[in-house]
Amino acid sequence: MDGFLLSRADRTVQTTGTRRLYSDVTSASRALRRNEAELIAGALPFDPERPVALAQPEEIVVTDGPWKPPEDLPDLPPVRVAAQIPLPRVHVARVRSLVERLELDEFDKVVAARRVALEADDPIDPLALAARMIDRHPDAATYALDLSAAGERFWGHTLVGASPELLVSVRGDTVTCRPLAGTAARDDDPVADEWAGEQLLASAKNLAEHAFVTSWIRARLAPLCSDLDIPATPELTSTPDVWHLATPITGTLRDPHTDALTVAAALHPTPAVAGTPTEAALATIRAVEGDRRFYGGAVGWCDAGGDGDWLVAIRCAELSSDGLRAVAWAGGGIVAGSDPHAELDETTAKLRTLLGTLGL
Ligand SMILES: C=C(O[C@H]1C=CC=C(C(=O)O)[C@@H]1O)C(=O)O
Repeated sequence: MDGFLLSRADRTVQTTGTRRLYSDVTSASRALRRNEAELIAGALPFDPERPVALAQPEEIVVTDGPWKPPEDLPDLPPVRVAAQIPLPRVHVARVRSLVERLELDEFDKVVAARRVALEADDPIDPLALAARMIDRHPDAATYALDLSAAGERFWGHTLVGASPELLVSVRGDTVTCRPLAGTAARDDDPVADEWAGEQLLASAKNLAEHAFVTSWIRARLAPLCSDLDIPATPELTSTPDVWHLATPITGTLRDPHTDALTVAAALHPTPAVAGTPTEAALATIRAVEGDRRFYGGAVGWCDAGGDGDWLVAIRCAELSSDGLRAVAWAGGGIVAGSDPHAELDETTAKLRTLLGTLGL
C-alpha cells in the first residue's frame, strides 16, 4: 500500500505518494510552519528513540464522514495463528513479576503487551482489512498506512487498526484528548454486559489505573494549554469487544501556532500505553518485550494551519510487504492489585478487534 488513510466518523484523510520524508517531529513541524508542506501524515513509533514514519504526500483527499471504500477491494484470505509471543503462560508470569516490582516502588504503572503472529494463504490487502474494520467498529478511528518512511526494517510494511483512543485533535486553538485506561470484556448477555460496565466504573483498581493517565496528561498539557478542562472522574465507553474508562479533555493553546504534531509528540507515550514514571516504564518494556515498533505509537496527520488528528496506535497489526504475514498486539495497564490471569484475558479481548475482523 502506498499512502495513508485515517477514517473518523466526521472526517477522512487519505493520501498517496511521497514528496518528502522527515526524520523527526521537529523537522516535520518546521516544514509545516514554513508552508513547505500542506499536510504531513504518518506515525510515531511506540519508543520515542526509534525512527518516525512521517511524510509529505503527493496527493491529499479530505472528505466529510467515514471512508467510503471502493467496491473492488479483494476479499480477506483465510488466516491462521502461527505463534503467540510470548506464550500466554509466560505473559501471566511477566505480569506477576511486574506486580512484584510495582510493590517495590520501581514504577507506579507499566503496560504489559503481547503479540500474535498470523499467516495468510493469500495476501491480506491493507485497505480491504481497513474497510472491514470500519464495518465492525464504526465508532473507532480506522487507519491503514505505509510504514516504509521509518527505514529498511519497515519497507513495504503497513499498519492497520481501529483505535478507540484519541491522543489529540487540534482545531484552531482548541485541543481535545480522550484518553482511555481501565477495561472490562463485553458480555453476550445484556444484563451481564451492563453489570460488567457498572463494575468497571466502580473499580478502585481501574480508576487508579485511569488517574495515572489523566494526571500525566494534565502535567504535559499545562505548559501548552490554558483553560484545561479535565473532569475529575472518567465516563464509561465501549467498543464491540470491551468497556473502557474514558476522560474527555479540552484546552486552549497558549500559542495558537503550536501544531497538532507537536502536541501529539509532547503527549506520547502516555501512561495508557507505557506507564509512569515514563522513563522507568519505557526501560522496563524495552527489557521485557523488546521493540514494539508502531504498536502503542501514534497515527495521524497535521496540516500547515496546525490542525490535525492523532490516534493512539492500538487494536492494530503490522502486515509484511507481501501481505502474507501479520503481527497483532494488545496490552494492558498493570498497577498494584492487577490480577495476572485477568490481564491475560484483557489482552485476549482487545486482540479480538483485529483477529475477529480476520475471522479468527
Ligand atoms: C494498550 C492498550 O489499550 C490501552 C487503551 C485502553 C485501555 C487500556 C487498559 O485498560 O489497559 C490501555 O491503556 C491496547 O489495546 O493494546
